[in-house]
Amino acid sequence: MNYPLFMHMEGIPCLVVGGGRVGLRKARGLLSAGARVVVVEPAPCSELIRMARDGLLELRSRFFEAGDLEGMRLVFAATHNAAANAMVARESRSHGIFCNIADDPSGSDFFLPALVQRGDLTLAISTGGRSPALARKLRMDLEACFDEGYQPFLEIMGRVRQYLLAREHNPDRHRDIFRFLVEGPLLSHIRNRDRQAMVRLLSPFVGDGAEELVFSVIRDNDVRNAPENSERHRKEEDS
Ligand SMILES: C[C@@]1(CC(=O)O)c2cc3[nH]c(cc4nc(cc5[nH]c(cc(n2)[C@H]1CCC(=O)O)[C@@](C)(CC(=O)O)[C@@H]5CCC(=O)O)C(CC(=O)O)=C4CCC(=O)O)c(CCC(=O)O)c3CC(=O)O
Ligand SMILES: NC(=O)C1=CN([C@@H]2O[C@H](COP(=O)(O)OP(=O)(O)OC[C@H]3O[C@@H](n4cnc5c(N)ncnc54)[C@H](O)[C@@H]3O)[C@@H](O)[C@H]2O)C=CC1
Repeated sequence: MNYPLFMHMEGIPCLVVGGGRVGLRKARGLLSAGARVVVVEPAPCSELIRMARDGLLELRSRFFEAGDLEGMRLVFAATHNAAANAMVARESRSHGIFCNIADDPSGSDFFLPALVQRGDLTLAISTGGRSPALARKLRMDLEACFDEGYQPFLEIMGRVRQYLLAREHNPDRHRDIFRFLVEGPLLSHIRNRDRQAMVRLLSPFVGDGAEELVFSVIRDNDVRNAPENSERHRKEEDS
């Protein structure tokens, strides 16, 4: 059995060898997690060149060399050449660096799940490498069930929890409150954008703080979802 984990990647140096369709997808995922990304690609596409020019990643426009591994913590061998991928993996391992091999699930040290991301809520789907197409399909199904409302929902739950834990240590009472709130109508109030109903629901637990809490979470969420700030949609991959 594989061991699933969520890793902090902020500032962690990662190497992607091969910047084709797959390498670019891996690089984008790493960037979303804040990693420091280096891509080695002898014939970079215009998107990669633009990302390098914008300072999002470092691009080495040539074939892989063993020296590229220096300082790296994770490596992605994503060329279309099985022998080159195997060589990158071998070199990585000899330096004690974990390597993902695009065309060799069983030879990889780790592989990636399909992801649904709603703020701090992450749903990760793995088929153990058996069927990435099924992982992608399940990801799309889950995206439809777990709509954008889950982001403010989780933010509110997190803030209520922080508030209550700062005030008293009472695990039994807290458990009842949190279960009531996750099973109750909070999510549907969020979906209906009914701020007054949210405030009424939360007031018994956070008192006068409810109004400020609800309004600030909804406002931050609106700013985040404004067209100029919203994340690039995964159109190309979903088409
Ligand atoms: C083992 C793994 C290693 C790794 O890359 O980490 C791996 C390996 C391989 N993928 C292949 C093919 C495809 N991969 C996708 C898509 C994704 N692949 C991802 C992960 C993984 N892919 C890991 C296992 C994950 C698991 O547990 O299932 C996702 C989830 C995450 C991501 O990459 O970020 C992302 C979905 C993102 C999303 O949409 O949400 C599609 C879908 C499509 O493009 O339509 C296809 C075509 C359809 C098909 O083949 O099913 C091939 C064959 C290549 C060939 O045929 O030559 C291999 C190699 C092999 O199996 O030998
Ligand atoms: N893991 C996954 O999610 C998936 C894996 N694959 C597999 O991944 C591999 C790559 O697929 P694509 O990105 O679609 O191929 P692609 O042909 O678009 O990209 C491969 C890139 O690697 C570069 N390259 C070749 N040799 C290199 C070297 N020695 N050093 C650095 N760069 C080098 C090429 O210039 C090319 O741009 C294939 O083996 C494919 O079967 C395919 C689909 C999904």
